[in-house]
Amino acid sequence: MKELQHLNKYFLKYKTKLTLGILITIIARIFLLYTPRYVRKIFIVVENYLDGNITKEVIKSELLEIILYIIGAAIIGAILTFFMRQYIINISRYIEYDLKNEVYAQYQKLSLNFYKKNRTGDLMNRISEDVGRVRMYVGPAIMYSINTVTLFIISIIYMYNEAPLLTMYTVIPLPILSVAIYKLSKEIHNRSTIVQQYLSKLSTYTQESFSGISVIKAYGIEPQTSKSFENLAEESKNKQVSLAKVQAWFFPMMVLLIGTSNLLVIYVGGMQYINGQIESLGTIAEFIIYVNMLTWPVATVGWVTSIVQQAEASQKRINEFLKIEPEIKNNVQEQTEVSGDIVFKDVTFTYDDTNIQALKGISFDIKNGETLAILGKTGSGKSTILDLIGRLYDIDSGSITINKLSIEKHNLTNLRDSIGYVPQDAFLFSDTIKNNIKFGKENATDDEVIEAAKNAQVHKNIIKFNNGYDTVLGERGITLSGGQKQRVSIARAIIKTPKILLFDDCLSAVDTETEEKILKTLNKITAQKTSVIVSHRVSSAKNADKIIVLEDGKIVQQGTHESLINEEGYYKHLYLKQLSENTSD
Ligand SMILES: Nc1ncnc2c1ncn2[C@@H]1O[C@H](COP(=O)(O)OP(=O)(O)OP(=O)(O)O)[C@@H](O)[C@H]1O
Repeated sequence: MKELQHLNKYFLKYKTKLTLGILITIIARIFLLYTPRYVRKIFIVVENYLDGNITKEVIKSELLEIILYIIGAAIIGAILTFFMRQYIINISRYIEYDLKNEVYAQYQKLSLNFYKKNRTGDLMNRISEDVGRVRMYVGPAIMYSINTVTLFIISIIYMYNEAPLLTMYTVIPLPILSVAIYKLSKEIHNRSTIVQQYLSKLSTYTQESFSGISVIKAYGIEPQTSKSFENLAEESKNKQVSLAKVQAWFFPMMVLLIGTSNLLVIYVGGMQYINGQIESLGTIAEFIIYVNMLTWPVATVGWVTSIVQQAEASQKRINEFLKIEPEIKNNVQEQTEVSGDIVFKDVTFTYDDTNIQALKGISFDIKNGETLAILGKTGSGKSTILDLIGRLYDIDSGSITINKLSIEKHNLTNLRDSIGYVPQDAFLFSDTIKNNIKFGKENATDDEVIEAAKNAQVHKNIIKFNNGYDTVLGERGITLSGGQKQRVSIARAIIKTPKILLFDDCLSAVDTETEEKILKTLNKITAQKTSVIVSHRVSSAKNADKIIVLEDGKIVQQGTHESLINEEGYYKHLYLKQLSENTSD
């Protein structure tokens, strides 16, 4: 239960509702327990009439009175039961909501490295399945426990006062029922976890085959994918059948144990009646109702125990993850000024998951308003430099300063707000084009969106779609071409009017003519801003104030376009190659 203490703060938050819920639960049970006592009274009245102690008129009025009491108690009990669920189950939903938000907020805080170490499926599970299991503890488990305890205590007191020996015989099978249900619930849980795993395997496989349907069709491998699906579905079915086998024991076992208790009540009660140890047959009827009333709550003891164990395990996973400190922390609360003076001094950086040293003693500086172009072979460390400017990772050694202030001493939110980043793989959300662009500036007007799209040379493409800027992208929406995606992604970065613009090879999928046009407008936009352009093309780099060429994490050449084309090396080689390609085009 130690792990579940994390939820105490939520119980405190909803303490008024929770206390009311518990009170209502107790009162509801008290009302429900009136029925068996009145049933006994009915027997006593009938017996009195049969013995000639009361007249027909008296029995009629007494029976009517008792029946009205039973109906009244049942109605009040039912109304209170409704409110009991309203309070306690609703609280469990509030707490589930709070906990989901807490987990999600932690996800947002964690650094990129965390996401590399954890699989998306596991992260999703924590927010859906684990939180769901914890909710079962907060709601049903607590509700049924109060229910059982109240019902048990009150009815045992009533029963014991009525017939102590009969009470003992009646309750003997109940603990057996509890233990049996506990064992069964555990087995059901184990098997349903396996079923869940197979279901998620099946849905991941299906989702992947749908996303990759064009590859599957192009390679003509539909029969193989169908076969793999069939195998997975077959295994999933077998697990479901094995779960159903255990579940099928649940009700027969309940019926068997209720039956045994009823038999014991009738046999022992009957013997006691014959021996004159109990006065009325009504006691036997009352006890039979108690047995049936107690069976379900007692069965839930086993069920609740297994729910609490599962919730404890889930909360343990949640707690472990909530304790993780983000690797990249905001060390400064006050606002810091971010302009575009960026200096890298002897920067070394290693990706700790792959142990690849991506940057080895990199030094360069960019003045405010300047443009730096980074070229180099694939894997030479270009994108890593951009990630370090946005402080997505902290460096091993050396220093990065922005505005003469070390990057770690900048307010992280400020820093990232001041950066417009266009990644290598443009990622667009399944939303309208307009909202995808507005992602860069939430309160942007339609005119600003259009202006940004025009500057990114994508406006003309967008207005050709039937729904223009309201065209929905992604799943069940239209798919943009690679070059269109890159340009929407550029529009998203420039609408923000950031101080620093980072372009990561984001013109690779557009033709050289469009590239030229985009670069022209970007030149105007970036005139007052610091920009870093990573590219494989000389055409993207040639207008930059400074160009660096990377190889295996080191700077091997630096200068301007003019100086570099006159110097032997990668840049000149690339320039001549691309020049000849363009002329042959
Ligand atoms: N997220 C990461 N985790 C671990 N290693 C990485 C990661 N990103 C890059 N690397 C490694 O770091 C090195 C530099 O990668 P980087 O992406 O900076 O190169 P790049 O010059 O941008 O390449 P490209 O031109 O192909 O985009 C590569 O060897 C790469 O395998």
